[in-house]
Amino acid sequence: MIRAWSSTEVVAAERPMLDAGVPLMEQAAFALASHVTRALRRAGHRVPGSVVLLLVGGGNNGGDALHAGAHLARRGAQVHAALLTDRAHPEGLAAARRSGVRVHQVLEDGVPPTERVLGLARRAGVWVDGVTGVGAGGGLRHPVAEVVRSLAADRAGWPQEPMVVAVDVPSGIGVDDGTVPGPVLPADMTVTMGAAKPGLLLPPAAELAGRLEVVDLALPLPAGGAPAVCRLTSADVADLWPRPTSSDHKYTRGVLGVLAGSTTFPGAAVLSVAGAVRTGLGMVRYLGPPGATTLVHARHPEVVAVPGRVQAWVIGPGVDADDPGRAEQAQDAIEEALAAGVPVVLDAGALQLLPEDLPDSAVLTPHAGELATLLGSRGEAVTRDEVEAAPARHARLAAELTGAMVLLKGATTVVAGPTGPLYAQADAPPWLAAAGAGDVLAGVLGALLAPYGDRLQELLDSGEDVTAGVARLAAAAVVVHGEAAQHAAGLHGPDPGPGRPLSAGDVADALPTAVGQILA
Ligand SMILES: NC(=O)C1=CN([C@@H]2O[C@H](COP(=O)(O)OP(=O)(O)OC[C@H]3O[C@@H](n4cnc5c(N)ncnc54)[C@H](O)[C@@H]3O)[C@@H](O)[C@H]2O)[C@@H](O)CC1
Ligand SMILES: Nc1ncnc2c1ncn2[C@@H]1O[C@H](COP(=O)(O)OP(=O)(O)O)[C@@H](O)[C@H]1O
Ligand SMILES: [K+]
Repeated sequence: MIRAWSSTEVVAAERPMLDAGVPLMEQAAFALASHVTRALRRAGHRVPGSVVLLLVGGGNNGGDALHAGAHLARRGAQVHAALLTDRAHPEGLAAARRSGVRVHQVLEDGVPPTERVLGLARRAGVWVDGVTGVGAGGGLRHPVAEVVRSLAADRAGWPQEPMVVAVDVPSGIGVDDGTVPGPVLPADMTVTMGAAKPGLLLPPAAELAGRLEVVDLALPLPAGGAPAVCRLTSADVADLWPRPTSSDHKYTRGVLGVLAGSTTFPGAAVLSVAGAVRTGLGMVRYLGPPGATTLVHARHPEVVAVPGRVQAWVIGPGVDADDPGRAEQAQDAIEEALAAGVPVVLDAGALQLLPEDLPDSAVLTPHAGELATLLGSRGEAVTRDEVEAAPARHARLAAELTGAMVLLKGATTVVAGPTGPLYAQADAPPWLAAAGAGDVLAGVLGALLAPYGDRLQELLDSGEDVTAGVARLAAAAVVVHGEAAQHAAGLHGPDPGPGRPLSAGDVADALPTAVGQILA
């Protein structure tokens, strides 16, 4: 699991080490130089002869860059430092000068800093972004903002080179909330110090961080709290997967009720059932109109289309909330699920039929547009664009307002409960942005929750942290769904290339392969 800690936590954890004289900056800078060296080699280059430009701000982030530049210069690189400040880290600057780094005070020579930096930048194969790190907030200010904006525009014109390496974080991101309040130079790699920061995992900033390398500084985390954001790996998913044993039968493996599909959207029923069945569970009970039931049976004859006991519910994919009969049926099912205390996934149409208060064993699965509508219905008027600009904050707000777990879908999917760490998963290729993919995800999540359904009340009674468990299962469903999309898009195996188009059905069909590979 990748754990991200807030900047406050990281700084608090560093303090006792710095007081004890641990040379954290030297360690950080050495690791940074090593990561740049390795990245150059991966790209088929050598350090001797490479031209590196350090973009240096006035704090310790610039200090990291200057010390790393000194290492790279000693290893034979031609290193230039563009000082975007008149107060560059003194020891870092001295070390850089001693090692032959050529220092350019770009704010003071009469030429506009943007032109001066672009002139240096265009001769370099590596840009090291040491402008700001965890000490800055609120977006980059003038004149640094203009410099970074022009560098980003210049970089966009050259897809391969230069390689951009961010020190700790891409300068200018919202370090703790993942927002992008102003210009940011997108990185190919971020070398982060001590622990990941929330903005490196949360959208939209996470999409500017590139490959993430965490430098272990043996910080005493948690200094005062829990990680702010977590990201599950396949190994974490394997650990929590409900593997069947010889003593299991279909009822112990979990029975999932699926209330999905309508005359208008019968396909959603097939896709959500497919997501569940192909993830693996004891049984699916399907409730829907006759046409949709026929379609479901044609693809999944094992599905039982009569009501009965279930351990979890998926309600809403393809349900038309404006159809009074169907809306009433969905509302009854929601009430029944909540009264029985079983987990329930509320997707699509069901998001318009929510009761006032929900438990955190209910998982809402909106995309950004649906979340904006949901928040509007709870008195928080926001647009889809506003949700997309700050997904973590809005997912958390919706969890607080409803009491439920909120799984906000997107290129990076965020899971937020009313309390506890957020999860941010970026497992899926953009090919997954296809109609019906969300229906499949609802089924996957239902299948993962069903085996725990009967034990939920027991766990609650025993004081177990159910929120944490449900959040982790929701994140695990996103991992599996994303992995299945990777398989469906042909992105597994050596040298996978750009991938290929997929349909939601292809994603469901790839689920057994994805699960098998995760468990292997
Ligand atoms: N404390 C330590 O010894 C360590 C610090 N580390 C590095 O130090 C960084 C934190 O250093 P600092 O606390 O000095 O802070 P930063 O270097 O992150 O930021 C402070 C600098 O940015 C400028 N600044 C602040 N807000 C700005 C804005 N909106 N626009 C433009 N400039 C802005 C300030 O004037 C100041 O020059 C970490 O991100 C990490 O890279 C690492 O070396 C690990 C050890
Ligand atoms: N750019 C993207 N990259 C990767 N995954 C994406 C991207 N955009 C959307 N997704 C994923 O695709 C799925 C789309 O779901 P959703 O919007 O609910 O579609 P539908 O309602 O048609 O099923 C979600 O799992 C979402 O996380
Ligand atoms: K930086």
